[in-house]
Amino acid sequence: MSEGENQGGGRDPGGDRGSGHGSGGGQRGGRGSGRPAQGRGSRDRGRRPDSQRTSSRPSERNRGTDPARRAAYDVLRSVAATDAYANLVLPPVLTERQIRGRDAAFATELTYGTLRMQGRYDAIIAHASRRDVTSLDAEVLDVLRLGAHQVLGMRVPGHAAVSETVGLARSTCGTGPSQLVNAVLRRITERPLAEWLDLIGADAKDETARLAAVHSHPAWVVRAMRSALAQTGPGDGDLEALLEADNASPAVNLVVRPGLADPEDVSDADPGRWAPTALVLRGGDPGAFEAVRSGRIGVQDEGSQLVALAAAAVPIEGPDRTWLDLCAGPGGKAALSAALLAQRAPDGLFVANEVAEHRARLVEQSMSAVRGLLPGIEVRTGDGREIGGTEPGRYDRVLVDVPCTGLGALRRRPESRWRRSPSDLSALGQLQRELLTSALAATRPGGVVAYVTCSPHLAETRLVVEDVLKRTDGATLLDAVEVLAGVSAEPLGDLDGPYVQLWPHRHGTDAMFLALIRT
Ligand SMILES: C[S@@+](CC[C@H](N)C(=O)[O-])C[C@H]1O[C@@H](n2cnc3c(N)ncnc32)[C@H](O)[C@@H]1O
Repeated sequence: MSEGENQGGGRDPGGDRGSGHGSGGGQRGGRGSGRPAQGRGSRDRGRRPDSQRTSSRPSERNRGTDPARRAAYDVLRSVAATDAYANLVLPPVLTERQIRGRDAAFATELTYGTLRMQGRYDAIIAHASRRDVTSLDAEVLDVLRLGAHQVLGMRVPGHAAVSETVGLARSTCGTGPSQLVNAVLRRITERPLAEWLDLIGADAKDETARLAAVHSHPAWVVRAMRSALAQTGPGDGDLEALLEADNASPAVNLVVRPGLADPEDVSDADPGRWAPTALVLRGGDPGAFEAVRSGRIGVQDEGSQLVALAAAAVPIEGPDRTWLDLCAGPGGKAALSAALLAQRAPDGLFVANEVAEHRARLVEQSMSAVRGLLPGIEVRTGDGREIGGTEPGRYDRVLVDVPCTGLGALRRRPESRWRRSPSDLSALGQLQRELLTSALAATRPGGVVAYVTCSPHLAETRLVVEDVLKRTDGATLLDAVEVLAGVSAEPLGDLDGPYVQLWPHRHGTDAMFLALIRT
């Protein structure tokens, strides 16, 4: 998972839209007709989903659709249909349709908030419509989710949210579905969020299902988070706080790449709490700063900075000038690590390897400013699993930041939690083991490997490390907590080694995992 790609682009500006988006232009299909969809809803039950779409004249369909809501709807459809990332699809849609300022902020919050909270809204929609959401046409369900988020997650007045969303339903799905939308949304406006959460909590069959519905996470993710928290000193008592933290938009963190910039190069930012390289932007667009545009300062989660700093800080005997980043794309940690190597050995070699060509190009871009400090940077495209065999014992330090489910960075990609499934874990687990094995083989005796994931799932963290270490002679686990204490500006507290596991709700970082291994 790349914080470089996710941060900033995935931020929710939030905002009280009041009636700015709630008045005028809405379809009035529901007005004066009581709860027209109730009758229709019962007739719809048992129909095939596509029967929910009814035809109406195009002129009638497009009348009065609010552009910001329409943009959010189109992005949701695109995300569902093409597996696209919302933070990549939305900006061009806003630009093409000339949606700017408060309207763009509204569309952004509506899109990201709806995607992130769709599990909660589906449970509410199911209760309010008295039907399983899987029986709804996907387009109708997306419109209902958008309406639910306006009513329960933004401060759009109920009448405006209903009328505008019914207008959207009419223009995208047709008249019949718009009546269903009208009825369901009216029911949703009848209760405040807290009451809905009690109701969906009471509907849940067990505590995991309750947490999943109330905090909008897949149940298997709730279970995985509970197991991972249980392995930490404070235990899993703060599971709900973690799930809530996943639902908040993270502040934009910046990394001041050592030797390339100073914190003063960015106004409007505060120092990070832990990493001496970190800044927290108070607001605005990081791209507004020349130092960010030129790559002297990067956008990077503070947790990612901490693990890269710790990987560089482990004392090693003998030469310390040949470093490898085995899975470098898009290059955030590689750029920080290479800047650190430049300070230690300006004639050193930093190899940044990445399997995907397009991501290797991103690595090249991330590293461009660092090249001035460290001429010996080599960006390669290749399978990291082969490097242990082709270059055994060549490197003093190896960072292996493995591909993972990204469950530690759910704050950044609103749709990602719904994309993953437990079945991803076995394929990833195999790849993670092979990459770590290769990293260990590529490291010289006495060197160090840093195994990193942005997932706290035990199957991607300690189980991988313990499994590989069992099969590797001469490799020893180091106390990563102790090493981290030496680089963090403040004690991180409640971490018990040998592994480092950071958490959004405890540390305000992504849930990065770090194991340090001496070869
Ligand atoms: C978690 S990301 C790395 C993030 C990166 N360290 C950073 O801080 O920007 C994992 C990367 O591993 C790459 N990858 C996946 N399989 C790989 C393989 N077999 N060899 C090398 N890289 C691989 C993915 O394309 C992805 O870019």
